[in-house]
Amino acid sequence: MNQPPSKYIITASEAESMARCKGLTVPQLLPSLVKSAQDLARPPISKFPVGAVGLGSDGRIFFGGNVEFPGLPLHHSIHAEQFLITNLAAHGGGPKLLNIAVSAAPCGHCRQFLQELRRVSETQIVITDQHQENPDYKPVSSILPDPFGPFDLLDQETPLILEKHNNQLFFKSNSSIIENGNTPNLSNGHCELIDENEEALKTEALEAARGSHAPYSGCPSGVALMDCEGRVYRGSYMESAAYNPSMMPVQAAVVAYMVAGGGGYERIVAAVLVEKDGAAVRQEDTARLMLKYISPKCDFRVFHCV
Ligand SMILES: O=c1ccn([C@H]2C[C@H](O)[C@@H](CO)O2)c(=O)[nH]1
Ligand SMILES: [Zn+2]
Repeated sequence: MNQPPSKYIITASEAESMARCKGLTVPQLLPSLVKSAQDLARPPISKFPVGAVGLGSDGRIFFGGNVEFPGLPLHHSIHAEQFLITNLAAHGGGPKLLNIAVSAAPCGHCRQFLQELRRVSETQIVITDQHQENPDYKPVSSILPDPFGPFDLLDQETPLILEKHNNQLFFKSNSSIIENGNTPNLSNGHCELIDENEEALKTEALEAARGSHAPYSGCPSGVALMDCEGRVYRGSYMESAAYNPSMMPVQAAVVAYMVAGGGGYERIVAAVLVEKDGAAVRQEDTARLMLKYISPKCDFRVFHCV
């Protein structure tokens, strides 16, 4: 893959050499990167930037920052820790999150969301907003004793976040149902751009739905966004055993957009959502609302799968 370097991911070799230069191990290096993660946050409502930095078992370092959306209810916000996990999951950072350094104590929702990672109790966490040569890591189990988690509801074999999901989903045979959500009112030939790329957007959104983590509701979904240059970004829905801390697919796609250096949201000109027809849990209305606020001219289409 020939992608430009992202501000949200550090390669394993770069992480190793950064640590070596400072005479540190990679876990010891993480606290010194928390400030850079905070700088990636977009918190226009709270003005309280939170940064999270995690080491995946493949040796890469992943960043997350909190993201807030003016005009929308607060539950649409993305927490730094959720951003980090979405980034790690989307980029195949390995089956395990080894270490995590955060600028502020993780809230209850984030402690709960972390439970979707297998054996996260062993992940080592430190709360710090500054450089610490000997960070005081402690296991996640120490900040969430007596957890409620996936295995209260699922069997041990069910794949969790960071594990391979391959939901068997296909478009409905009658060429899918198309709904034009937001009114497309695009200039500069964006309508043509969307029509030209509709198949690619549909394919990406279906792949995102196939990779989504929805074992509790059985209602997988995925979103693909396209920017005004025709670049596509995908996001998979990720559920939490406790339901409310779940990561909605538009939010996950916004994370992918930011990680890829996507710029202002108004550059997002088209979005496709794929989900099951008549599902018990549906993303369509909330996805439409979210997109209307972040990029009012974005064309939104829904395709149903089975
Ligand atoms: O665990 C937490 C707690 C809070 N925040 C963010 C959410 C909101 O944007 C801001 C104020 O709560 O901080 C996080 O990112 N992680
Ligand atoms: Zn949180």
